[in-house]
Amino acid sequence: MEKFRILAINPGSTSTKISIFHGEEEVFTENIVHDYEELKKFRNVIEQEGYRYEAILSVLAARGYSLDEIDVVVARGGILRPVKAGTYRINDLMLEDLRNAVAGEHASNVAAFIARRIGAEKGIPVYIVDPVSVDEMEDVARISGLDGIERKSLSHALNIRRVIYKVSEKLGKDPGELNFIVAHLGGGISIGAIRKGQMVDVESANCEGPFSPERAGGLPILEVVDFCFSGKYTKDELKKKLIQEGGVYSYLGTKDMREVEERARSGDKKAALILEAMVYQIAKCIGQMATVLKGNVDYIILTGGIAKSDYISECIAGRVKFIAPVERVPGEEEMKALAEAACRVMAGREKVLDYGGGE
Ligand SMILES: Nc1ncnc2c1ncn2[C@@H]1O[C@H](COP(=O)(O)OP(=O)(O)OP(=O)(O)O)[C@@H](O)[C@H]1O
Ligand SMILES: CCCC(=O)O
Repeated sequence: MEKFRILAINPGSTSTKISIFHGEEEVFTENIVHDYEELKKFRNVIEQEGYRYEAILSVLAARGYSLDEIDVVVARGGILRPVKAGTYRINDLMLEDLRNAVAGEHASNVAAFIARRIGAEKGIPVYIVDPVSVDEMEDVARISGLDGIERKSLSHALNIRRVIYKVSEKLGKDPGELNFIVAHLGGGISIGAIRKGQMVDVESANCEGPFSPERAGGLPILEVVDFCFSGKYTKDELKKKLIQEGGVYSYLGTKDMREVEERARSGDKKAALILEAMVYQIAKCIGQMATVLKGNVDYIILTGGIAKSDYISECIAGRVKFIAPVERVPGEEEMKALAEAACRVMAGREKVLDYGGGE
């Protein structure tokens, strides 16, 4: 089987992760940490295309790689209009939607621009995979409780889908026959109910659900209204407060859960309470998702950076293991998920989808 050389690109708010894969074999991964002061000079994430592109070229050069050796570029998909899961060609409509942030701002919105630039320069195929806006929700899950506001499917879909396949493989089972609740526990948190391969409902701390290290999650709505009209904040400041400076950060001034755990262990009562509250809200949301699946849950999976913590994972498992066995996939496997999708597509094992502005 031909082994294609793959460049995978995954931008985060302050860094860009890149990997070179040779077929499904990882050659290297590097997390390029950007100078925050430099990033702040750009009005939005799309304007960072050139800056991040140059940073990628420098790292590749330092590693002895040139873009001439790459056969395919695959990037994390941003917040597009709702789409089904899969691998997409990067087309003009997609770039326009990302530029206009039609469905919201997210660091990964810039990925398609960088990939497309490299593709155009080198004449190689470029794709995005399982974007944040993968939407397989059932209609009943879309109703919010107020006409005019619809619940949205926004999640760490790339990693969630990858860990489902990984756990199913480990168990020697077909993911299409199992029901999962997956909690991606990172800087942001997404908790999804997956029925036989379809993510029928999901909550993300971007808009609702448990608070995360940096996001507020669901809040008492009338108090949010007062907050918005307090005159203290502009719209952008409010969004920043809820998405980048909310959650654990708003209480404790850190987004690092290792530090929070350490502080709690050393007797900091406030840190202990906030940590317990985050665990409580995560477990509560997992419980909600169990009702979505009518109790037919085969496995609960904890994944993301926070799932590296034995203590936090055990606290969550202690509250939810009565629902189903808890499996852990610490960290995230987004780069591997991107590379595997590129392999499937290049080998003709997966059909590439066209982004058409919604299903
Ligand atoms: N060993 C650990 N124990 C506890 N928390 C950890 C550990 N390692 C990382 N974390 C926490 O995980 C969080 C970051 O997770 P991760 O690296 O998955 O997030 P990210 O990539 O920045 O964001 P996202 O997952 O939302 O895309 C941080 O709060 C970090 O402190
Ligand atoms: C919007 C879901 C993904 C994230 O929180 O970053």
